Amino acid sequence: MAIIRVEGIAKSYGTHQVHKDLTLSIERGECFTLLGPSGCGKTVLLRLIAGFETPDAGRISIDDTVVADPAAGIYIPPDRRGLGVVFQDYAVWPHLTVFDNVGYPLKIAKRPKNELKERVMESLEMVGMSGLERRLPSELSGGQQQRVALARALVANSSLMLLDEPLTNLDANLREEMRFEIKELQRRLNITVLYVTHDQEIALAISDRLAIMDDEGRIRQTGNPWQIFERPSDPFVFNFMGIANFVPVRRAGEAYLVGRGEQLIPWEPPKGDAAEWVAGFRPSDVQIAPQGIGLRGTVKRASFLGAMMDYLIEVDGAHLRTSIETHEAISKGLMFKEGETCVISFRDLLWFNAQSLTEVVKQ
Ligand SMILES: Nc1ncnc2c1ncn2[C@@H]1O[C@H](COP(=O)(O)OP(=O)(O)OP(=O)(O)O)[C@@H](O)[C@H]1O
Repeated sequence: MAIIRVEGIAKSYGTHQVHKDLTLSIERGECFTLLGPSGCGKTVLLRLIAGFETPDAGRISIDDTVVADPAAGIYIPPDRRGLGVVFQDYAVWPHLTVFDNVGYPLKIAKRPKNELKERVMESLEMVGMSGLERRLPSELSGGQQQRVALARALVANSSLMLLDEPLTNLDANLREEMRFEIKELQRRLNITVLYVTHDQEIALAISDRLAIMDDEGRIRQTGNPWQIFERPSDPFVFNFMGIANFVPVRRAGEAYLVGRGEQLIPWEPPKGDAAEWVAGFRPSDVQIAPQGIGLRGTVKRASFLGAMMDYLIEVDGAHLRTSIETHEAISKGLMFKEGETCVISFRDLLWFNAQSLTEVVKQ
């Protein structure tokens, strides 16, 4: 059952239209991520749901209550939407202790002192910060400060949390640790989390479902991490989720030929009616060999990246990135030099229609 429903939302700033007819629903108890390039409108959407912005058109409901609907004159302010919110720039207050930081929303809501104390202590325990309540933020690490912000969002006992890039200011190790903690917390407390990020790895790691937004603020695909990564709906999603190769393929009678050349691609498109296709694959989907069956190519660039060898291979005018573990390359005699010829085959290949690629190539 949906806990958040966004229906046909539009939002502009001056002449800049950020959202146009955007529809989305988030199910109770899931961790849902909005993932998209910088500036695509993720934060604006979160702020619309939280109530810090009002839509120009459309309707937003939380828990079956309409919280924003300009046509019907409905707008419910943030503090009455029952949400916990952690924004990227929603820093902890430096002059307040951990206790006072976390208790602030309850103080504003004029909750009785004993209830406030009990709930602050509970929230601090949830994020593993018990015993540090008298400290000032300056006496905490970055990760601990982030946990204070999380505890402050949790203190309202909300079953719905909105998190906007809460890990951006942390170093790589801490970011990795915290993303598992957030996921763990979400499961343990059985809360719904709407998470906003432009980091693909975080999104894949924590989400039950995610929506991929493009630069125009449109949702390109919604699905679980496996569907988004393995079954992207279009080249934009495929490209956004990691390094992607795209190769033009054209039909010649019953056969399909690669690039501008005459080599046959040993895979068939799903439906045989179009004359032009684009085959998409990741560097790790390519197998490379000195000879054998497959497409013949030339190694244009060989880069040693530590754990991986990265090769750029030209096949009939198309340039393809491939990668192979350095250990495997050494043990199987697959250390190629620039200028050498090779043969490539595919572990996996996706087919896209030829027109859908132009917008990705443009970028
Ligand atoms: N208050 C505002 N006034 C004018 N323009 C705004 C305002 N808030 C956001 N925008 C514009 O709306 C667009 C979307 O911004 P938003 O912050 O939602 O992007 P984002 O996807 O969250 O990006 P990032 O990942 O970099 O945080 C941007 O072009 C931004 O400049």
